[in-house]
Amino acid sequence: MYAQLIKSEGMKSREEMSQEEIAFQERVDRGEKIEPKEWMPEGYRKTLIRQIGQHAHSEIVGQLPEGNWITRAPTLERKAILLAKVQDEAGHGLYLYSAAETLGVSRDELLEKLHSGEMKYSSIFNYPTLNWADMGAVGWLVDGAAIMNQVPLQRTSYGPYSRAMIRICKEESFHQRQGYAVMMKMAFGTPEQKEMAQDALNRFWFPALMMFGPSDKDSVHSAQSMAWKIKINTNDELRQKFVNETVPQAEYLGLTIPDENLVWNEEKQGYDFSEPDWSEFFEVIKGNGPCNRERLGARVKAWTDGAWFRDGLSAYAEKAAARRAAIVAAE
Ligand SMILES: CC(C)(COP(=O)(O)OP(=O)(O)OC[C@H]1O[C@@H](n2cnc3c(N)ncnc32)[C@H](O)[C@@H]1OP(=O)(O)O)[C@@H](O)C(=O)NCCC(=O)NCCSC(=O)Cc1ccccc1
Repeated sequence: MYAQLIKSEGMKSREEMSQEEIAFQERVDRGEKIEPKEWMPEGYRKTLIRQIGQHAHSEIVGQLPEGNWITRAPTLERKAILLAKVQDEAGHGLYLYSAAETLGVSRDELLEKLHSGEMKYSSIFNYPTLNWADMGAVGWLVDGAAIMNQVPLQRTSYGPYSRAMIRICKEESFHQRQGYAVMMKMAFGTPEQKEMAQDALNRFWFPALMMFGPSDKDSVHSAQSMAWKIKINTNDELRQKFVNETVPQAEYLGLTIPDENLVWNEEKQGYDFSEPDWSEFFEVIKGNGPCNRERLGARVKAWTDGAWFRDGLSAYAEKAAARRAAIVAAE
């Protein structure tokens, strides 16, 4: 186990495991995929439902900050690209809800838990998108961080999740590039445009670093999730990788990362950087970020407003089933 990681609650040593649990762990250790109908420890199932469910919620809530700019995109081309990107995020959410459903939870249950605040979604989507440069920063940094986290998840031990990640990562990488393309346009544009790009970077840098989760010494789930290969890397490992890859991209744009302590460390072959403000992070995930209420309010409203449509679909499905049953009975 990584020196920094704390023991997850309920995590068993090999001596404490049942024969079934040992056999399961050995399958995971060999790199075998676990499939829906196979035996799995209850904790493994619950952890997957939590992580995949929260991931799905993030994709769905994550449409809101960018959806906000579709009607105000500066050109028709940018509008079409942004529309396609936001639509992709909806697809990712639905894909991930389906993966979660294979674990015996219904989509309605997951949504109920999102709406009641019992389940989380990524902290990043509780920050506002104030101007067009933010669309660049979201694509570049938010999708960039999402990919850094999700590429290793293609090798996660649960089959449906790992397969979902393969397609999602392909699309996320297009999203990251479109964000960087917006940043290039802004950073190489007029002085005012460059200023907007710098301002967006200033506001999104630390929230993007928070996407990887708390530091390893505070990450309650990492030890168990890594043993089960639900997670492949620690939060700090991925954050470091993200910083190492993103700094040269900012340099190319001629923008400054808003961190006075950012410096290349020859010995570790990576950058030293300031920790995000963890008290802000914990406030945001408790529901007290700048846009938490607005985001959740928008989701609950969409769910309530859509009730008539869901009712209509169910009524149609029931009538169709009754008609089919009547035809079978008459034959
Ligand atoms: C790394 C982590 C997020 C957290 O590690 P874990 O081992 O699970 O937890 P750990 O013990 O380290 O933390 C303790 C507690 O803190 C919670 N927490 C931690 N960090 C956050 C956070 N940032 N935000 C909110 N909560 C967070 C955590 O749930 C736990 O609380 P709980 O006990 O559940 O109540 C992991 O779940 C993961 O890899 N998930 C899959 C990837 C995924 O979900 N990606 C989403 C972005 S997708 C995207 O952006 C695409 C897109 C782009 C653009 C536009 C639209 C869409």
